[in-house]
Amino acid sequence: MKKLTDSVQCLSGVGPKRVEVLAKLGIETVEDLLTYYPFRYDDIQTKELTEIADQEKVVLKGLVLSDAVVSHYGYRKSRLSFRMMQDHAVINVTFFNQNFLKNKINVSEEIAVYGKWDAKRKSLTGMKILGGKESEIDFAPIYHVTKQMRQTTLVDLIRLAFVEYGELIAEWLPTKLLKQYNLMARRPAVEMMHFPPDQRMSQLARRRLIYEEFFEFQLKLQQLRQQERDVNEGQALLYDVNRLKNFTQTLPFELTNAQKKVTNDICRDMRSSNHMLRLLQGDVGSGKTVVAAIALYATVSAGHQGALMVPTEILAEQHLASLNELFDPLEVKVALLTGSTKAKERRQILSELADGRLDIIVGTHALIQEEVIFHQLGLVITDEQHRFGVNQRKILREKGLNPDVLFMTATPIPRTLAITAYGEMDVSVIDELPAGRIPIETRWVRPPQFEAVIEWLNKELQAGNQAYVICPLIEESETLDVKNATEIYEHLQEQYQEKFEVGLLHGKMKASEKDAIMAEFKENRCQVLVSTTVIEVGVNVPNATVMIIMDADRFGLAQLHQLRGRVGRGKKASHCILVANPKSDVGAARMKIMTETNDGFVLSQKDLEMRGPGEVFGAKQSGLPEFSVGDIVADFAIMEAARQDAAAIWQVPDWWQLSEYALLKQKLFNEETTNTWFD
Ligand SMILES: Nc1ncnc2c1ncn2[C@@H]1O[C@H](COP(=O)(O)OP(=O)(O)OP(=O)(O)O)[C@@H](O)[C@H]1O
Repeated sequence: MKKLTDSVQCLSGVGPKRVEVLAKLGIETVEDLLTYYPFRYDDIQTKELTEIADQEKVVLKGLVLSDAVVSHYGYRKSRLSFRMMQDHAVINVTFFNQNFLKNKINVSEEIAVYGKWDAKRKSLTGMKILGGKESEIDFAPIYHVTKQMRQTTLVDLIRLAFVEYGELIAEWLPTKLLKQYNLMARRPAVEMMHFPPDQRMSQLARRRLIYEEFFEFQLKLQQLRQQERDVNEGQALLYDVNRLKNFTQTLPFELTNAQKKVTNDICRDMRSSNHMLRLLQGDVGSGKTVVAAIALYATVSAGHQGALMVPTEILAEQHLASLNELFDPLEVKVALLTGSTKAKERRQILSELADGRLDIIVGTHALIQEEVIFHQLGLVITDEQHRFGVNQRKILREKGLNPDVLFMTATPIPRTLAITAYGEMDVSVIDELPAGRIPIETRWVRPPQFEAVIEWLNKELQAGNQAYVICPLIEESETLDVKNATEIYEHLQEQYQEKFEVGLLHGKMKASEKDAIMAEFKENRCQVLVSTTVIEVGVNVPNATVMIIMDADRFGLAQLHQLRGRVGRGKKASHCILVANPKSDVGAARMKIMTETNDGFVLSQKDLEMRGPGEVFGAKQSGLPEFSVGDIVADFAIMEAARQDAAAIWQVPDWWQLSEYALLKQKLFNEETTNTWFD
């Protein structure tokens, strides 16, 4: 019996060689072949000459005015030219190395030529002469192919697959949804992707297949979410409400409404026996740390331990300091564990963690080492979580009995990406800054103006403010990095001799040196801190009001925004100066946008549009799935619809037992696929 999972070898004319060539394209089964969709279509409808843009690929139709003349040049190269007339205009047509076309060109006959238009010369560089079945010519699908597999061969194979296996392509979307969105059925959609008579049909087919692809993805996300909730019963953290209230009253400020709301979300999750899986998003400086502190405090008051994992040692130190400031040390015992923790101290910490004497541990990757054993881990918080691999996060979670999990990110993630990358999580957003913050003023200057900036900075420093000067990370050479920062450091030291202290911080320094410099800066014993991007995330020194970023065009928007977010954290007016001489328009556009908005969500949306999804997360391995037809940015509306539909289905108790979802059930549960998105 034929199956779509049959090897392509089952198709007539496909021998071992072809199998090999197809495998290179990722095509092994007939189904792979049928769903190997074109990545674009050549729309080669004829057009009026005046509508055609320079270098556009078009079809010109007209009368041949002259015989073709062939001339040879170079080594085995030839040029074939003739004149034709379209709309009373005379056009020169040239074909290179296709002199065999000569006898297809006959004076006074109609001809249709596909080629590239040169508007200035009014000439066409021909690519092919069209004839035969019009429908196939006007709208041609284009596939990614290799040298060993030409477009036409591939199309022939797909046609063959369609003839022999087409009837096995089955519908699986619920009828209700097909009707609701007026979607093409599956079989014709697959057919119309490969053999569309016109653009409209290919668009309808694409729409159906994008929906299908996104819907399947969202169904799986929802399934995962359901599993998190039901199968893995979490532990109810019965914290002491009164103690928690007292604690929030001792904070040095009142929580913003947004902070109150997300704190409530988190506390509700923790109290319930459902397992918490929540993403906390907040723009830079919106006050996530205190929310994390409240959640940790609640955990401890419920008799459990909490862990806070952050990407850098500096950040870990800082969080430790903040927590110690907020908590009464007699009541809550917090410790720090990083790669630089000394062996003796480390042993002590590990034993206290294991027997429950320690309440909270703050640290870096060091937390996920095997020897780290908790007495009763109730809550895991990871900060800047996209910097940790999925596995690393998982290891930490597995150190407890399904502890609640809170992810915090200061990179606002556009909704477009959030529902794709974190669709299985609940999301809380802090969309308000603490009262009294003055928006940071951002200016963009060219490098020659740097000296003027230094003079201006002098005044700022005299007024008692502090400044960061950031030098970019030059990937190819860490040494060059350091040199860059060192040069600026020396220059500034010379400028501010005896007036102000200048400090230097870079990735090559020992952790203890870094800590010492950071401490000096925090305590205002040093007024200017020259640094590579080690300080990028999370550093909190409210007295710093100036952020100068050198070669700012080397950074992405998300990163620039993070850096800028190191100032404007207190009640004083702050400034960000971007020093850059961008070499590209995109670089210049980035600088301009930075001067126009302080809103992290707007910026990350722009970053997404300008640099693509991977970049928003600052790492190539963003955990975003790849889709074969849909584009998560351009087709966002479809993703959103698919998400709602998938969520609605998972809301129906035991939906898989209903007849209307029989096909869906089969599709979702009967597949042998391993779920590559989530492991
Ligand atoms: N409700 C509030 N009112 C006044 N100040 C606050 C409030 N919440 C937090 N802050 C202060 O705002 C500053 C920034 O807070 P925090 O470091 O928690 O921000 P964040 O969201 O972690 O930012 P980033 O992601 O940029 O590190 C801190 O100095 C903190 O004490």
